[in-house]
Amino acid sequence: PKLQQCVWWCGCVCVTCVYAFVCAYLLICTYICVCNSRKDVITVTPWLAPVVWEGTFHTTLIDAIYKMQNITVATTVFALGKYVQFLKDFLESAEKHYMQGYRVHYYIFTDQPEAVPTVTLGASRSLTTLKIPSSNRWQEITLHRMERLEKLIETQLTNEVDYIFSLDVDTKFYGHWGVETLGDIVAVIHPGYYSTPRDDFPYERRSESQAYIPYGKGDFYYGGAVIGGRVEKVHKLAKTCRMQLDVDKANSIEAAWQEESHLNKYFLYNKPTKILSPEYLWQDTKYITPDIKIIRFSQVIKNYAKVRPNP
Ligand SMILES: CC(=O)N[C@H]1[C@@H](OP(=O)(O)OP(=O)(O)OC[C@H]2O[C@@H](n3ccc(=O)[nH]c3=O)[C@H](O)[C@@H]2O)O[C@H](CO)[C@H](O)[C@@H]1O
Ligand SMILES: [Mn+2]
Repeated sequence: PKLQQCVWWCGCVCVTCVYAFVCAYLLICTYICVCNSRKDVITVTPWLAPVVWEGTFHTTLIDAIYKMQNITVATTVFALGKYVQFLKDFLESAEKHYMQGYRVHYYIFTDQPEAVPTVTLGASRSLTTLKIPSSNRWQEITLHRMERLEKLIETQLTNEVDYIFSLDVDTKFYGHWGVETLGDIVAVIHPGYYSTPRDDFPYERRSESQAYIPYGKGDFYYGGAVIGGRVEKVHKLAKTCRMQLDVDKANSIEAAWQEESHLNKYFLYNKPTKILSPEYLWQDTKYITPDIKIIRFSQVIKNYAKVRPNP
């Protein structure tokens, strides 16, 4: 009874105390810090960009911020040649997990509009199919994504949408992907290299290429399968990479990992303002390490020889 009385009196003192709001504020701060604690992974870069991991953000709180802004998120995917087979799973899983509750406009670039599956879309979600020619080299297909992205933003998206994501189609969503991913210019850490020493990153190492990154330089190895951000920032990225790709083409050099190499070069000098952890780009074939608490988006298993037009 003595202890109960003591707690009761302390409670009364706290409620009436002039410092009660200070205590409450400190309690909330402690709560937020505990919620945000991930000591096992990097959660902020040296240039102060957050790295988004499970356990570092509060979904309800972030939703409350973005819901007031009435945003539209354009989402582009390329499905050329045999890659049209990936569209169904991509779209169906996106409708379950991707930007739920927000206005999303998918733009599907394909050479076979008739092969785009009919997927029931949620409220405020729409899809536009854009017919483009395919190529008999897969490298050409990935290389041209920057140019298409640049032109799409110029002709249709400026003043129409707020954010854009360009995503690989040979993928599936397995978990929540929401507005915590939004930022000015957003990159994803490639799942194959998140614990690789910098000098082993597969950057382009030939100085003749515009994508050249010397040894000793670089922050992360970013995946080409996810590029995002505000439309005007993504436009600048796509345009710059397209121009660099043009220079390489004129010099008959193709970077080690095509547009992904140019993307990594761009991000070296134009740092991403938000970085997504490999939870946002995993590979179905990959062994899951203890720091990966959830897989949100992942590359599906594919037989390269069967789906690509050339080896
Ligand atoms: C995980 C990751 O970051 N993946 C990147 C990686 O290999 P990937 O093996 O992921 O490349 P990929 O074969 O998936 O090609 C990238 C994308 O191009 C499209 N596509 C490709 C071939 C084709 O015949 N039809 C077609 O539509 C499709 O949208 C596909 O998702 O390196 C590529 C370099 O060029 C891209 O940067 C990919 O984004
Ligand atoms: Mn892919």
